[in-house]
Amino acid sequence: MFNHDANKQQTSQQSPVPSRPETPKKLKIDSPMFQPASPLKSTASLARDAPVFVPKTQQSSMVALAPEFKPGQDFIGGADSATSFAASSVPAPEFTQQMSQMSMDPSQVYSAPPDNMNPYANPSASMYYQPSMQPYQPLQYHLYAAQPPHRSDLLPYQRTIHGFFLSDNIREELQRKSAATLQTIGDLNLPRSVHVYHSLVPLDTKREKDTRVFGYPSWVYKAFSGTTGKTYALRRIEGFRLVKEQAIGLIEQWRRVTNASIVTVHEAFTTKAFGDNSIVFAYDFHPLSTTLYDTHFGPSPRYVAKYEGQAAVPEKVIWSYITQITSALRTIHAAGLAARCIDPTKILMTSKMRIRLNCLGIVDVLAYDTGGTLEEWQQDDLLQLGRLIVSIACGSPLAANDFPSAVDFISRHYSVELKDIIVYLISKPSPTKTISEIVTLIADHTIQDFNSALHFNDNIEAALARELENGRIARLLTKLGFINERPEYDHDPQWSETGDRYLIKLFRDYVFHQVDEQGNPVVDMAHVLSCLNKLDVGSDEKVMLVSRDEQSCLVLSYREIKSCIEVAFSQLSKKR
Ligand SMILES: Nc1ncnc2c1ncn2[C@@H]1O[C@H](COP(=O)(O)OP(=O)(O)OP(=O)(O)O)[C@@H](O)[C@H]1O
Repeated sequence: MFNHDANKQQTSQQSPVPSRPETPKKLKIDSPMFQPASPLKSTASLARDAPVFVPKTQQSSMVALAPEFKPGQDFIGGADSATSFAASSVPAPEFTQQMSQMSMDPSQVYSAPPDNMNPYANPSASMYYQPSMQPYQPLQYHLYAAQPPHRSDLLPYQRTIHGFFLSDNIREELQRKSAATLQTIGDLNLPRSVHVYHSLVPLDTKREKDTRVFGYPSWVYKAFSGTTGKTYALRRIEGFRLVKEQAIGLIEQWRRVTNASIVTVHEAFTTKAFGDNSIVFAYDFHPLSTTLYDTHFGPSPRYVAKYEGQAAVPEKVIWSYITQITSALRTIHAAGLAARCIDPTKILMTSKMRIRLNCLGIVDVLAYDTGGTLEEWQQDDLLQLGRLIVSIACGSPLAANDFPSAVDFISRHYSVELKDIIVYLISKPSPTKTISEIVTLIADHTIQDFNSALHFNDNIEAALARELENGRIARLLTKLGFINERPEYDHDPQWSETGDRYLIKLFRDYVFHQVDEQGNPVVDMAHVLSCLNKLDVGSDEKVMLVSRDEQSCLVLSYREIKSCIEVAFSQLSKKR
């Protein structure tokens, strides 16, 4: 037992555990702040002279010396009297006692939400998504501090705090996307559910409906599926009466078409839920996407020409579009289908420079009986791709209607290769014109685009790796949270305050609760991360832990603290 019996002072030399100074000074409210004469020397000498603490789990002989370490009662550590910390008569915190009086049962403190609150556990739980009548509150993005300007005066081993975490831009984009995915509104004019979908949110804000593409007005809603719990984009074609059932069966074929540049369709069904005859197509939902039309021809286009008559869109962007659409068409044509819907309003822009063909399969169903052959439709896909590229390059959705002027503009502002591919796509269909030929013709640019995609992938992977590190730290903090200040374990209200757990508590104080000479809290993120990283690897570096009443201190290695945490955590996780 560690005993502070003053009579044992003289025998302290034989004892592996030195005792505290003979006449501890009382700490009064007006006592001057304790300032070690030479903090560096004292800390170093403490670490050097201190008998190494071995957790009781590691060395059974120590168990006899330190079976239970009680705060406010005992003293461990090698501080000599000159460097010992100010003794205090302030009683140990009464936290333990209060907690034991409350005799809290951990199961009462936290109870898991019932299964029916989890849409994935219980697919019919649409109550989880009850539309809120409150106005939508955007996230507080300004709470994420922006990246500071580049600091060239950093030494190679120094890092800013931003170096540890996902970049603010990616974080904000992901946050926005997740908020858009989970958004609900209480639109009373919409049905509560359509087929297995519920919590509909309209996505198209235009009032006037364009019937140019499908021949019918169409509406887009975001909705949750009660079956899978996932989010989908429902495209409703208003006023369409399905005559032949086989038509809707074509969607089965489209379901199997997967390509990174198309929006995958999942199912189609007819419904009267909107008060009319509608057919609805369920597609993958890509949050915060816009259309190619909005990006290039909308009220605030992304690319604006510097001077009148100049080309606005960089050629690299156009080649990237050609590459992505060609890739999509190659998959579609290989599956024995045709897109039949290459229109800037039906191409989604899901992130910067990432486009996907949208609404695939709809024309096949709506125009089931109207004639035409697969070859004709596939040739038309190539023609429409040519027209699309012309309109984007010339900056006008109608540019392809005056083809000679458009080609003249393109030859003056873009490369010969781009002009040639456009002329090839728009020229009269010939039996040899296939998507595979386009693939060969654009190979050089595809390689460049592929290289950019790989670079982007590398950046995303690097960003992910940073979060991976944070995940490691989060797991460590979770373990500490399970242990620290646990009100009771195995009928022992003192569990988290005694033995190894007391050391863990002191370590938590060391990491989070330090104060500087003026008594101000030290809120140094780098200190926290450095401590937790050393703890995670179990470094041999020593750390000095001081009890809250400043009467005792311990010198331990991170490896020993890690072992204490592992033992305490395994106690908690073992089944009784
Ligand atoms: N699969 C999807 N995932 C996410 N959002 C989508 C999806 N499909 C469409 N949208 C959103 O719906 C909006 C409207 O799409 P829509 O195809 O109706 O475009 P539009 O320009 O309104 O065309 P139209 O004039 O034919 O209605 C798009 O801007 C896009 O933001």
